[in-house]
Order: sequence, then C-alpha cells, then structure tokens
Amino acid sequence: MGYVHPVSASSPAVEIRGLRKQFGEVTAVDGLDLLLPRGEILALLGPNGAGKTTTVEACEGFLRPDAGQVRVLGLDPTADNDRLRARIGVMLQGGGAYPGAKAGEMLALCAAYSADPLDPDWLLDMLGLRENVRTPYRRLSGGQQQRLALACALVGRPELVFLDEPTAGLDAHARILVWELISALRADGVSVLLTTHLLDEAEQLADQIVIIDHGAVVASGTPADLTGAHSQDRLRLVTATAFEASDLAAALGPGYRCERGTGGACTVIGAVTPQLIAEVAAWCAAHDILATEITAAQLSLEEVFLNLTGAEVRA
Ligand SMILES: Nc1ncnc2c1ncn2[C@@H]1O[C@H](COP(=O)(O)OP(=O)(O)OP(=O)(O)O)[C@@H](O)[C@H]1O
Repeated sequence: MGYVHPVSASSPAVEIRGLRKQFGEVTAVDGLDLLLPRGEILALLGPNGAGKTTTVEACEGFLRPDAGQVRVLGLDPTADNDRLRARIGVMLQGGGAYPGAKAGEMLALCAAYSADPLDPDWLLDMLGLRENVRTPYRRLSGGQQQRLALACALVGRPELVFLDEPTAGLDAHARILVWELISALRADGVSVLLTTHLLDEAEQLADQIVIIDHGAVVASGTPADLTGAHSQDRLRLVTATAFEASDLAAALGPGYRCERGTGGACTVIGAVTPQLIAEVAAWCAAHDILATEITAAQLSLEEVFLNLTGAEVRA
C-alpha cells in the first residue's frame, strides 16, 4: 500500500499552492494559490481564458498539475481520486446523460451511489423540476438540463461541491432557485467552489471572492474587502447647469480629478471628506450652479474587476 495522506476534518476544503498548468505554448495557470476553508463559499472570477476551469478541473482530479500542490479535503485529487469521488459533487454540463433517460430516473441513479443521499423530491422541488420528473433528458430545455446537472451533483450529500458557472444561461427565476439552493447548502455546512461571470452572483453568495487573470490571483477577499480596498473614494455631482469638469478639478487642487460620467454626472475622484463636500457645494454656489445631487460613492465590484483585469466580466 502506498503513502496515505493524513486526512482530518480540519483540513481546508481546498488548498492550492503554486499551481501551474501548461497546454503547449499556453500557460493556463501560472503559480496560483487559493484557500477555501470548510463550510464557506468561494467564487472564482476572471475574464475568459483566465484559468478558472483549469483550476477547478485540477481540484476535481480531471487534470494533473505540472507543478504545485492541490489538496481537496486533505487529499490529492489525482492520486486519491477514488476516495474523494464520494465526498465531492461535480456539476457536469450534460455529461454522462443517457438522452432517453427520464430526469427523475437520472437523479435516482445518482442518489443510488450515495449511502446517505438527499431526498430527490426535495431537490426537484427546490430546483423547480417537479413537473419534469418523467421528461426524457433530451426533451428538457437547456436550463432544465443544467438544473438537473446541479441536482445530480448534490444528491449524494457531498462535503464539497464544484460549480462551474452554475447559473449561466438560466432565466432570472431559475437563477434565484439555484442561489437559494446554494445558500441552503452553505447553511448545511457544505463547502462550495464556484466559477461565475456574474458579479451579483459572487457578491450575493460568496464568503470570499478570488479574482484571477492570466492564471494567477490578482485580488482576493470578501466582497466588502474588495470594493473597500480597491475603491478610490468618489463623489458624484449632478447639476442643473452645465460646467467644465476641469474647472472644478482646478479649484479642488492636487489629489482630485473630475470625470464626466453617464447622464451628465460629474465624478470627483479623490479622498471624500466633509470638507470636500463643502468645497464642491461652495464652488457650485460661487458659480451660480445648482447642484441637484452630491453623493459619496464607492466603486462597485464590477468596476474593481474592470480596473484589475482590464476586461469586461461578461462572457
Ligand atoms: N485542453 C486544453 N488544451 C489547450 N489549451 C487549453 C486547454 N484547456 C484550456 N486551455 C487554454 O488555457 C487557458 C485557460 O483556460 P480556462 O478554460 O481555464 O479559462 P477560464 O477562465 O475557465 O475561461 P472561460 O471564462 O472562458 O471559461 C485558455 O487560454 C485556454 O484556451
């Protein structure tokens, strides 16, 4: 018998150090570190081709890293794959489905692999699939197939689930059902590693967000950490009278710039202090400009993402 990795309930759900993966000339993952503690939800964000799927596949044991260490529930996902299989849930897009099998049969089959499965009927209700129990897989809509894939990943009551874009292509109602289910899993102590292109999804669900670009982490933290740490303070000014943004910037002095935004608003970028608000209001009064809105604002997660990666988040 070979070396058996020590496994303890206190080992993190996922721990990655210095992961590297090359496909020919392409470096898909380039020294990535990541830690998902037990019972938390981690959202992996990144532009197309950033290396999210490659990272998740290395965790699932589908890809062997070129360098670095990956531990999932304290185990090596490639060497200990047999021991991990029953403890993790993987959402496969349409994978392994018999086109003629009925949705309910497929879920029952997945449940049969587990010693202590979740109630398939509860899952079907949670995911709005109750009406489709007898529908053959090939007759399900794309969104229904996707929700069934999620149900199959979860029915075995895994300790950790990998969800690669779980709500891509779902309508708003189905997306909310999936979000509620993921939140219910978390309340049950399940750890979740998800990739998404939807920042509101990451913000709503994740305890921790890791933004990656070119195969490496560019920022990580709670949603509030990320928007807090990467925000420049900004003051939004809307006026009834037009003015030159550069005139206001000159009056405010060094440390401030002014940009014209959408809808005629002007954004003052720099430290937002009570004094700044008073100065902006006084400048407007001195120039007979009626300020209809002066609001202190922080960067949204979308703006933080854009600044860090230079890419639109949408696929
Ligand atoms: N099997 C493969 N063979 C060759 N190149 C690959 C392979 N898998 C991934 N790549 C390349 O590795 C890079 C990272 O791909 P990956 O799928 O991990 O990115 P991603 O962040 O999941 O992107 P997306 O958001 O578009 O799904 C890309 O340049 C991709 O083309």
